[in-house]
This record gives sequence, structure tokens and C-alpha cells, in this order.
Amino acid sequence: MPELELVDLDKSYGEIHALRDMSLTVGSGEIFGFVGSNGAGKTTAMRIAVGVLAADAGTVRWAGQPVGLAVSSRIGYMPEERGLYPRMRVGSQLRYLARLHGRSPAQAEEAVQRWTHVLGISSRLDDEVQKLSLGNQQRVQLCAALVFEPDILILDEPFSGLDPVAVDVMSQVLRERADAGVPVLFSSHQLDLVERLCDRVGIIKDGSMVAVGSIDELRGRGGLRWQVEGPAADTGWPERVPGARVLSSRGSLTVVEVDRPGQADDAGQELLQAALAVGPVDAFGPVRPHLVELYRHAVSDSGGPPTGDRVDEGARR
Ligand SMILES: Nc1ncnc2c1ncn2[C@@H]1O[C@H](COP(=O)(O)OP(=O)(O)OP(=O)(O)O)[C@@H](O)[C@H]1O
Repeated sequence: MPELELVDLDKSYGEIHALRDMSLTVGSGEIFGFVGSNGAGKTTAMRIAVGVLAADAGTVRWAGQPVGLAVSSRIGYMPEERGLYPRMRVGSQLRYLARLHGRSPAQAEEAVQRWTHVLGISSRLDDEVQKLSLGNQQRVQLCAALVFEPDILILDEPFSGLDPVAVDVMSQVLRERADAGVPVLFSSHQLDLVERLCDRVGIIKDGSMVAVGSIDELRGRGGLRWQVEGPAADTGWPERVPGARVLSSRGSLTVVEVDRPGQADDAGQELLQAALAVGPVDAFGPVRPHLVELYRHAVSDSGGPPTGDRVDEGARR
């Protein structure tokens, strides 16, 4: 099945080095969440992938071939700055875009009816775009990316400003498109949503990918964490376990991370035994860090675990 590859992209705007050897791959049927701080380079990378911006170096490939005009016209793109004509009516605009991408009048009409219905804006077909709320304009924008049945979806912050119901609808649409085999790449600062929705996540910092993988992969390669409800940490039991570090301690509640790459399998039992040697343990279990913590760690200067997975995507090729 075809996959979208961004390979060793490099881009500068004058003095600003926006992308440095940046690579990522989105497989067919995969939703890939692209996250990073403001100015990290997400929009630049996506604009290059779509073909509206040229890279200084690197390539974008689809099904193993460099992306040319024919392929880029099959990409459904939702730009961050949005791209609708404010005075044009919703229906006319969407029909026009579908026709522009080669759909017949009947196909365009069918797609406009279907997608506006799915996204809950079918009653607004005759309204000018500028008269819609920002969230509804965003729904139209997603329709615009979908009405020509694209082979690839690239969406720049599609969820920003949407209400919770619209977020759910948008999430379902992206999942359904991915299930139909479309690679879906989107950027977002809503890390809880990315964690919930994406098959894989890429974290970009200063134009370079610093971590790539499924959430479990990002969790799994670094230090493992446990929460212990029992003897207070200042009784010294955590120090008895090699590689253990207290992350937080409040009374009887202690969170400990054990950093022993490749040999942490027994660490949980060792921690439990160490705590029990000091006093009773009421609760004990692993802690699974959320993406927001993995992200903070990956973009912090210290780097290192728990994200661990400092993948050079080039190694996947
Ligand atoms: N047209 C431009 N001219 C000059 N510099 C630019 C231009 N576009 C982006 N940059 C710079 O390139 C860097 C990457 O910006 P980019 O918009 O790709 O980041 P981003 O990760 O999408 O950020 P955000 O999350 O804020 O949207 C930033 O330093 C930005 O100021």
C-alpha cells in the first residue's frame, strides 16, 4: 500500500533555519499526529509536502516516487491560514473545488451533499462563507479538503477552535478516511486529542524530529514508572533499587521512575520489595505517561527518557 514520505527536508527562510534534515513517513491507513512548539516547523513541512512551498533539499515521495503535480492535486489540504473565498456561498465554493480537482458535475454535487451532511453544515450551503462562525468555516474547510476524494490528507491544525461535538465529528471523519486507506497527516497542539486519535506521533523541535512512534513506543523505550502508596520516599527505600529516581512524593504516595534500558523488567517487583521491606504497601502499579509528558520531555533541553525513541526516520526506509 502506498505511503507518504517526507525525506531529509531542509528549508531556510533567510537566516531562519526552519527544517533540518526532517523526515517522517505516513503509511496507508495511518493517522499521523505532528506536534511541536510554535515555530518548530510543522507548517513549513506540510506546505512542502503539499507542493505549495519548495524545499532547499530533500524529497517528498508517494508510493516510492517523487511527488509531482499529478499527485499533489490528489492531496486534500487544509492550510493553517485557511483558504476559502469569504464572499462565495458554501455550496458553490465546494462544488467549484471538487470540479477543479477533476470531479464531474454529478460527482461534485454528490460529494458536496454527502460531506456537508457528515460535517453538519448542509443547512448552510446557500450562505456566504464569511457569515458562518469560525468553527463552521472550519467544517467547510475540511469539506473542501474532502470533496474530491483525495488519496492523501494533510491538515494544518484542523481541530483548533472547534467545539467538542465538531472535534468528535472531525475525528470520526479522519478515522474513516484512514480506514479507507488514506494516509492522514495533521498537526495539533491538542495533545490529548492526538494521543487518542493517532496511530503514530512525530515530535518536532527546532526543525528536527526528536521522537517518532506510536504512543506505546514513545512510552516504552525510556524509564518505566510506578506509583507506590506505602512508606514515604524519605525513608530511603527507592534508593535501594538501581536506576530508580523519585519523580514525586506526597506523604504516602510516591512516583518512581527506573531507568535501566533493556533491563527494567524486574524493576517493578524490586521496587515493591524495597517498599515492603520498610512498611505496608496499600497500592502499587505502573504509571503510563501521557503524550503531554512525553512531549515535554522530548522538547526539553535535557532530552533522554522517557521518550527514548529518538528515531531517525531514515532508518525505517
Ligand atoms: N514565510 C516565512 N518567512 C520567514 N520565516 C518564516 C516563514 N514561515 C515560517 N517562518 C519561520 O519558520 C519557522 C517555522 O515556522 P512554521 O510556521 O513552520 O512552524 P509551526 O511549527 O507550524 O508553528 P505553529 O505551531 O506556531 O503554527 C519559524 O521560525 C517561523 O517564524
